[in-house]
This record gives sequence, C-alpha cells and structure tokens, in this order.
Amino acid sequence: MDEIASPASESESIPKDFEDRIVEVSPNGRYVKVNMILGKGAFKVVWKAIDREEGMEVAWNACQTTKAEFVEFSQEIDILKKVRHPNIISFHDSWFNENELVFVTEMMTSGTLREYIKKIKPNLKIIKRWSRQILKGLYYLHSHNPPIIHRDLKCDNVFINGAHGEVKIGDMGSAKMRLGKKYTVIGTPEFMAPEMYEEKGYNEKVDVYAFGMCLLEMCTGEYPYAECKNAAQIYKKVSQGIKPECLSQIHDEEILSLINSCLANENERMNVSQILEHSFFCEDPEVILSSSDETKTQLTLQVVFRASDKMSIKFDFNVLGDTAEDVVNEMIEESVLPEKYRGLITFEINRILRELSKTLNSENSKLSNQWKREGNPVDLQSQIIQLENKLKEREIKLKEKESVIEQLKIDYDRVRLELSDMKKGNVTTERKEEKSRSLLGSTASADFPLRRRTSSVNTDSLDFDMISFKDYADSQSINELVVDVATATQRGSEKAQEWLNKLTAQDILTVGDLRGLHEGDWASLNLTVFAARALKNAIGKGKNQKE
Ligand SMILES: Nc1ncnc2c1ncn2[C@@H]1O[C@H](COP(=O)(O)OP(=O)(O)OP(=O)(O)O)[C@@H](O)[C@H]1O
Repeated sequence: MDEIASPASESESIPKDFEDRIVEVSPNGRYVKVNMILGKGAFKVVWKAIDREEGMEVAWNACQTTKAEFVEFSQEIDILKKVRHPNIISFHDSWFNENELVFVTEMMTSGTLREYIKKIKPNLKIIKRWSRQILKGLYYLHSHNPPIIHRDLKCDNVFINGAHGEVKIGDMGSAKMRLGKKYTVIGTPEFMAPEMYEEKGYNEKVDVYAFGMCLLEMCTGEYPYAECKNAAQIYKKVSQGIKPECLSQIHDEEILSLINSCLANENERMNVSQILEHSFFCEDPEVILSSSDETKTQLTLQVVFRASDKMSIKFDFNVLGDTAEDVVNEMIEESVLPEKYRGLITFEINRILRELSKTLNSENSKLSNQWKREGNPVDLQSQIIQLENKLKEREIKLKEKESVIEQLKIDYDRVRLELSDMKKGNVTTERKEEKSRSLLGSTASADFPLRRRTSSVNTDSLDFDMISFKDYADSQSINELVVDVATATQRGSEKAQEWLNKLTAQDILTVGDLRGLHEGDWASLNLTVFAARALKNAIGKGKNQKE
C-alpha cells in the first residue's frame, strides 16, 4: 500500500498550478477526475474527482480489469450502489472504460484507521467509539438479504473523518472482484478467517473475524501476525489455531475475551449483534426528554440504549399524575425494560423532573424580577383590591355621616316646632326639658341621661361639677348632648340650636368628633367660652373634670 501520493510524485512533469486541472470526464459527464491521486493500493489507484451535479469532491477509483469481469460483477455493483449507511463509504457510480473499471465513491480526507493508530495510541474510549461505528456498518451490511459480506475488512479499509471522529468502512466490493481474479491469496491474509482459506464456503462471520484483528491492531498498535514473514506462515498459524503474538499484550480481561470471541472458530464465533451486546460495548442506557407541552406537564421521554441503536423506549409521562417508580414498574412488567435497569431509569427520570423543576423555578424568578422592574401583575391586582376596599369603607362612612345629617335636619325642625310651642304655652321647666328631650333625643326613655342634683341653678355662677351627665357614646349624634348641655345650663333651645349650627358647620356631627378636637380646634368653633366649657365638661374633657 502506497502512502497518499502527491500529484508531484505521480508525475514530476505536471506543474503545481496544473494540479487541479480536469484530466478525465465520466461517460455521463457528471464526474470529472482532477489531476490529484489520493492513494494507490495493490489493485487500484484512487483519484480526486468532482461531482459536478452535487458540487462536491468524490473519489475516482480506477482498477485494471476486463469487460467480461466488469459484466460479471455489475450485479454486485448495483447492490453496492444501494448501500447507504453513515458508517459505510457511499458508492455513487461505476462504468467500464477500455481496460479499466471505474467507480466513484464518497471521498474521505482524513486518512485510514491504520494511519491514525500509527499517529496516536488511541485510548479505550476512542477504540470503543471507533469499534461501535465499524460494527454498526457491518450490522447494516449483514442485515441485507442475502447479507452483504465485506470480505476485506482491515484498518487500511476503514476511513476516518478526523474533525468529527466519524468512521466509515471503505473499499466495498473490491474483495469480491479480487476473488473473481483468482488471486493466490484472497483478501488480506492477516485478517482472513480460517474458513476463507478453505474452499468450503463461508458466511458474514468472516467480517467478525476481521473485526477482531482490527480491534487487536487498535489496542496494540501492531499489525497482527507481524511475526510472520509471508502469507504461507500466516496460513499455517491460522489453520493450527495459533493466534497473533501481539494478543499477549492485551491484559484487559474484557477486551481479551471480546477479541477471542471474534477470532473463535466459525461456529463458536459471535455475530455482529452479539458483539455489540458484549460487556465491552455495554453502556448504561440514559433517559432523554423528547418533547413536552408548554406547561412542562405532559412529557415524552425516551430510554436510549446508546451501545446499540436497535433499542429505544418512548413513553408519555404526566408530571402531575405519574411517578418514575410506577412508569418504570410498568415497563418492566411489560418486558420492554430489563429489571437490572430499574434503579437507573427511575433515577434518570427523576433527574429529568428535577432539571425541569429547576428550569421552571428559574423562569419564575426571572419573571418575578421582571415584575419587580416593570410591576408585578399579582401585586398590582392586590393593590387594586386594597384600594377598592378602602373606597367601600369611605362610602360606608359617608353614608353614616349623611344619615346623621339627615337626622340633624329632622331634629332641627322638631326643636324649632317645640320651642315655638313652649313659648306659647305655660310649661314648667322640668316639663319643658322632658318635652324637649322627648322631641330631640332618641334615647329619651326610662334611662334618662340627665340627673339633676339641684332643682334650681344660678346660671351666672354655674358649677359644672354639680351637673352630672350620662356617658355619651362616640357614635352618638351631637344633638342630644347639645340639648342636654343647653338644658342643664339653662341656656334654652335657641342656644342649643346656635351651638348645633356652629358645630355642624365644622363637620362635627357625633360626640366622637367633638371628643377628637384638640384644644386649638375648640377656638375655631366660635362657641362662647361658656358653651365650650359646658360641652367639654359634658363629654368628660372639662377643666374641672376629675381624672
Ligand atoms: N474514498 C476514499 N477517499 C480518499 N482516499 C481513498 C479512498 N479510497 C481509497 N483511498 C486512498 O487510496 C488508497 C488505496 O485504496 P485501497 O487501499 O482501497 O486500494 P486497494 O487497491 O483496494 O488496496 P488494498 O487492497 O491493498 O487495500 C488508500 O490507502 C487511501 O489512501
């Protein structure tokens, strides 16, 4: 196998600026071969080419052959054209041109697995990742009916896209063509299963054997049977069941058992799907959130078994109604989930629920910060409610005051009427008081508020301590108090009316309003000093009032 040849090494005579010049066009005109060799193998030369329809670079593989051989393998080429898998280099087109079979394939730019192994000593994680991809490609090929057998799997035929760590199996179909040519050594001896040396026929398990050798090379960095000088020595060892010497370098029990399973005799050898299930490739399944509704209540979750893309369990989960334990139990009962994953999947579902709730909490706190800046709609709502309640309270108080005013007006008219009666008639003072009180005071009853201690009072030297008043409630209308005070101080109904007018003009309608007055407020009432003293005394605020 040659290393990737530069155009200069291919032909010293081609100047550098001619490198990318078209040197050949496919019969259908779609592919153009440019003057750049990507590599040379024992059987073919691979050139860089352009797919003019897709505008991308492709590999132009040219092998020397006859028209008869081309016809013989044209059916297989048709099958290869249909092979489409991310881990297999795509086969685009083929034709026969004079003595040459040309086939166009996907181009790989980052070299082969062998070159990579030489460059870096891959760790187990990388080896696992590469191996899985090779096995997935093989699984796809072997799943065809009849199975497509690669027949020449080796690290030189596995290509890598370095940027993404993508691995693709290449050189499809060429092994079969080589077989047709009846080469003395079919395939690559180091990677050939014992049954391939015999003429009894073989099946797709030869690719598993070859994969075992690839894995050995990946792990040791050595070409298997490097200790042999030629193919005959290799054949001898293989037919005697002697494994490559580099196998002794493998100390990891798991990998050793895997390689040995691949290199076992055909009937004991595992198939690709069994290898993918080997503990070396086993990776714990994980749960992912496929989708959710806006409220993050109705979820679609998926248990993904990354090791093999064959298995994945999708299920609905209602955050309000379901529990991880119940759902996992259901899956185990329905045999879609192995019992051994009960704890892990329960934990994984709960992890997703925790993450969701964290997301919701942080969204809520973001929203509340936004509200703090822009005004929280909830706060605004409660402020509106508070204001409405205050408004209602004020309305009630206003109505109360209105009814007091109404009452005052009625009382005022009655007092006037009564006074004119009193002026006309000959009524005793006590009778007048009673009459007046019965007209003005709603509480003029058995519990008469004013108890006179003296029957006659000298108004000029009135001793307020000698007068005893009832206890007036704060809510009580001012009328009764004023009339009581005027009567007790023998000031008469007119004075009472005058005082009432002055008080109501200052919006003093209840006994409470009067009690709430500060000393300075009293002066603004324009009452006489006597009237003020008398009223203060009656409500318990008089100077002479005993504490
Ligand atoms: N699709 C491709 N993209 C880029 N380079 C390629 C591609 N296919 C092959 N090559 C290059 O061409 C070289 C020769 O290819 P390959 O090994 O498949 O040829 P071969 O004749 O089948 O040889 P052998 O049987 O010895 O492996 C490879 O080593 C590689 O460098």
